[in-house]
Amino acid sequence: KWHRRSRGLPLPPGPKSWPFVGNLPHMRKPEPWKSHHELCQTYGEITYLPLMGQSIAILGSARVLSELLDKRSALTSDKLQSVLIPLAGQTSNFSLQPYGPWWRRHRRAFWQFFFPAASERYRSIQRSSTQVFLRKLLDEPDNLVEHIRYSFTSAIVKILYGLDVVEKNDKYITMMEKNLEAGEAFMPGTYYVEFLPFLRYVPAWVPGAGFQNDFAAWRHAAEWVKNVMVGKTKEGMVHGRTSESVVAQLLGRIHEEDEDALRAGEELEIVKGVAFTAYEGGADTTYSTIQTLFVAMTLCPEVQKRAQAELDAVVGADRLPDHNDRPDLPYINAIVKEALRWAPALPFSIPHRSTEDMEYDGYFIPAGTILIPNTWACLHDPETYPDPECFMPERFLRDGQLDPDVCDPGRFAFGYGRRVCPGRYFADATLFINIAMLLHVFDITPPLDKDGKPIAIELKMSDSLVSYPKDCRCTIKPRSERARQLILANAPRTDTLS
Ligand code: HEM
Repeated sequence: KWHRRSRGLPLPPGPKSWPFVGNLPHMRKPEPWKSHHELCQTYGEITYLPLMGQSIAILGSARVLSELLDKRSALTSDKLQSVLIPLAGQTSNFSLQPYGPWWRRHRRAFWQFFFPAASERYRSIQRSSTQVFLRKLLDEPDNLVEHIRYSFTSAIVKILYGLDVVEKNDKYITMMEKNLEAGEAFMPGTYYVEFLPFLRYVPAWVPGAGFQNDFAAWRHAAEWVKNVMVGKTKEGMVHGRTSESVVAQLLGRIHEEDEDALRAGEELEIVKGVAFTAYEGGADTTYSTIQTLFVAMTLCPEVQKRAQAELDAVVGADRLPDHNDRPDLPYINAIVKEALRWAPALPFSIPHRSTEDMEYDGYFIPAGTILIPNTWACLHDPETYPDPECFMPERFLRDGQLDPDVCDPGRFAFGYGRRVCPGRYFADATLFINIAMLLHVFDITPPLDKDGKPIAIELKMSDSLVSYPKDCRCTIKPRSERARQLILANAPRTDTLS
């Protein structure tokens, strides 16, 4: 039967499996995208890595990614239905749903609010949440990571649910953060229950089954975020406070269009799923990319100086930059691209799954194979991006303008084929306004030790599915008294944020 399916073609090459654990050791290495890249250099751009009965292929070059995930996306847009999804409470997250009508209904609903022109509607919220971010950095520069989290969360919660997040210990933030932690479970190989699903029935008190407590807490947070937040939007709609939000508009359409109760029930689930996924899809990715920016600025003072010179010339000292300045700020645009490239937030994207047997380059790829795109490897390919380890926005410029001949990192960083990130236009605008405003008013330099000497920071990324810099300590100071005044004049006081 196998011979009939494969028509005698071999599986792609790959390392020998270990008895019982298969290729698990390859999955559990630090920064595994680097070791996967080495495997592809040894075995080829598509490397086969079966693991405990699951067929897995690493896609290690731009060519193979384009051939399999873009050109054949009708066959490669599915996602693995891992036991981790219900365990972690993530069934409503449509980025993990199987390719089919249910996923398509979510994606269509999402896209109506995030296609390029629709994304522009959120600029004023993006701007004001960034202004608050600047103010928080001015007041408490040591809490950088918390402020980044607050900045994105407050913007997206306002856009999605119409609700105001007042402070960092707000219940919305606490529950949403807990829910986001579930992402840790999805790095292939982190939890054995992923490959040995019967382990989900082992009670938490059994030694070694402590993972059950993690999953229970994540399920609780996910349910809260999914249901309570939509409930709050409904309450606000009565007084017209939340009516402009994505959720309110989607809820409005249910009543207008659906008299059939079953269909209306499904539509309500879709509204909840869309909002839930939009927050999850954007929160950690944006958080990671902004942290990367801070690391890059501490390491590359000359990049920061050049960016500030551009901002001074185009925007001037009397106002903050705006989205409308974008066409006149090529260097800032190049920094956005370089931040996405240098340390991609999703180095393995979100792996896809094939739904039919396929042949590629003389190899057989069985239906049901997990396709792991090595996004990091494509963004660090020296042929496309010379000196890939250097943070060098200049690589995207020619004669002072963006060079259309250099491959846009968004081509890889935002995923592939029919599952490509539908929030990418919104994300790009968020990154631009944050980066432009930050560099306009702050100097970002290395952190200092207790003797006042600079501490050398190295870029080391976490091994989670959404990866972020492990250390982004830095010193953040206003560039001048004028810059300090600009922050104060443009941000509401933190006690009047709502
Ligand atoms: C720097 C920021 C971001 C990066 C790097 C990023 C990257 C990605 C990637 C790699 C995927 C998986 C694509 C695939 O499966 O091939 C994805 C999916 C997704 N992203 Fe983003 N994203 C970002 C921001 C956002 C934002 C701000 C939103 C929401 C407003 C968002 C919403 C989504 C959604 C809904 C999906 C699921 C798409 C589907 O499965 O159909 N993302 N993103």
